[in-house]
Amino acid sequence: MLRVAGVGFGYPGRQVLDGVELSVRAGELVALVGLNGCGKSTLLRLCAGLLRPTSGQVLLGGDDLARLSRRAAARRVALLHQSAPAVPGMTVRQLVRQGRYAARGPLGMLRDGDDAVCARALADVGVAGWADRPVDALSGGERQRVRLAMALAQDTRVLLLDEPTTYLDLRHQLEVMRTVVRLREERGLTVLMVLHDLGHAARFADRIVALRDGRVAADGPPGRVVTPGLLAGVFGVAGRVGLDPEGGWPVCYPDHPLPFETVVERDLQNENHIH
Ligand SMILES: Nc1ncnc2c1ncn2[C@@H]1O[C@H](COP(=O)(O)OP(=O)(O)OP(=O)(O)O)[C@@H](O)[C@H]1O
Repeated sequence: MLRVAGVGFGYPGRQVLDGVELSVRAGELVALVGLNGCGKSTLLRLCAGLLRPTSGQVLLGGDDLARLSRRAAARRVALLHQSAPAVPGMTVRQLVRQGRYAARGPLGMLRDGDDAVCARALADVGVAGWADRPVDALSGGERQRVRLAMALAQDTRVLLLDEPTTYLDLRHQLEVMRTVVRLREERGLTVLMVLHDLGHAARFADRIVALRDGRVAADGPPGRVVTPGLLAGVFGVAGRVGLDPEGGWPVCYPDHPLPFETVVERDLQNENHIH
């Protein structure tokens, strides 16, 4: 469904990604992890067609994203960005309606059914009664859920989520993760999500992809990828990994940061379970 083929990208004066290979199959939920600044958000923006790769291709259902207009891409893939400022005075309904822009008619008019899609998106994240609330009067966590509704209102088969649990309390983190899992199951969505919480990634994702030094350092099911080698080699942290006694997914017990030299010299290629 989504294929990142040998993608390279840099901002002026800073190369960020180099030969990234990654595939997400239809209906799969993949977590993208890695240190701050390693290029996760950049990769999501490339997958949404908001940035163009300097080398390689992003393919969506076999089509090169670079050949699609912004609007055509937005009908097929939705991106929940990291926090964006709210427009003063805008209501939740108005914000979520913005998710429908790609589906609008030639004059930018909402079409029949758009309001129903927006209402469903609000209900999906459990905030059906919030339509008339001003966005700038919401807390950070409330705003995050509304922005997830805006992405869902695009009604695409592919959903890219950049740290969707940021700002959320423990309960709402779980609710958002469970909502994503449910939508994937009910609607067959294909999901690529950046997560800082390795616990969520290990529990909810089918596959974890770890970025390091602009490349994919590990890619596989949580039980194979989440190892002390991943903690050390990708996150620069010494720690243990156990298994949840009931669910069977990996659970990390990070202990202390490692000296930087240990991390950069680590050869992930030769460590078990990491390629
Ligand atoms: N618009 C930009 N112009 C120049 N450099 C940028 C820009 N956006 C990001 N960068 C740089 O590119 C690198 C990758 O940024 P990116 O936001 O993709 O990282 P990330 O892995 O998502 O980080 P985080 O976990 O902190 O959100 C960083 O070094 C960042 O400073």
